[in-house]
Amino acid sequence: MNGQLKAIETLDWLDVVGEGGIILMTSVWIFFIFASRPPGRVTTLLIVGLCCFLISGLLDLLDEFVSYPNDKFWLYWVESLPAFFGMFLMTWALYQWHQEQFKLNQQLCRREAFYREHSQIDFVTQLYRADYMRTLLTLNQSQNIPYSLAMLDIDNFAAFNRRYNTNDGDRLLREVAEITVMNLRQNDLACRYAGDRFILFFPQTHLCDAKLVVQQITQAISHLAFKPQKTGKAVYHDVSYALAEIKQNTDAENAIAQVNQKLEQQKMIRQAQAC
Ligand SMILES: Nc1nc2c(ncn2[C@@H]2O[C@H](COP(=O)(O)OP(=O)(O)OP(=O)(O)O)[C@@H](O)[C@H]2O)c(=O)[nH]1
Repeated sequence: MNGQLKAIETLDWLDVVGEGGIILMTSVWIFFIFASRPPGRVTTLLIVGLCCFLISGLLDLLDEFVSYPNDKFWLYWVESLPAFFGMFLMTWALYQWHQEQFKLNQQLCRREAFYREHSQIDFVTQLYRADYMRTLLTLNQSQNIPYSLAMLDIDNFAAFNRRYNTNDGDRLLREVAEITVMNLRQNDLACRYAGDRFILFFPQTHLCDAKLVVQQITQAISHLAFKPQKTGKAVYHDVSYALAEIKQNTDAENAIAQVNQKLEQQKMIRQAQAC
């Protein structure tokens, strides 16, 4: 309306291709922002900013085909102002996006820490897993602190599982874990080692003192009147145990192996006696 069409031979095709390319790419950006970002303030700002930029690009392309009279200089302002406004909006949107990412990262870090903490806890008994004990023993080794270890194993647990069911088995494991923890001293620690086996840590404790605590635990477990869902009649359980006083500078695997082997030997002896 305000200008005159240029003759085809006066067109600068390099400019036309360059400016047309900018318009095309801006449209692709708009498409990808729509496709990849959730709706919200940042997305709206980005889209509006890019649209302003697109308007400037279109007007810029238009003046490759149309020449404006000198007194219509305001048309050049109309061409440049949306681009500036659009860039301003996009800069503000990018800042908001940065803030958004920052908050998201903080949340992810918190969630990751939560899962890392909870991945160390056994789902059935709510005790720490054996890996936690290994970490603790390794720390203890570096500080050169002597300690005692005990390993507890519920007798005939596989048969109990078969006779009743694994839900009752899980409940028994949980109750045994609770009794164990209730009978520990302030600084002792119980972890689930594997299956029906528990490992107990007694820092700065001689074997005879640790033995006293373990005997209290096994006695308490033997008095547990566990009532399976199927029968509701009390079933009692014995627990086998082994103890080892760990010398300074013993690594975690070696310490655990010592007490585990002792328990295996005791079970074999008992089985041989039963035969
Ligand atoms: N319910 C339940 N059973 C489990 C779980 N983890 C392991 N078990 C079972 O525990 C049993 C352990 O078997 P064994 O190591 O032979 O233990 P046991 O029958 O007490 O035998 P002894 O140790 O020789 O007295 C296996 O049947 C496993 O399937 C668990 O989380 N829940």
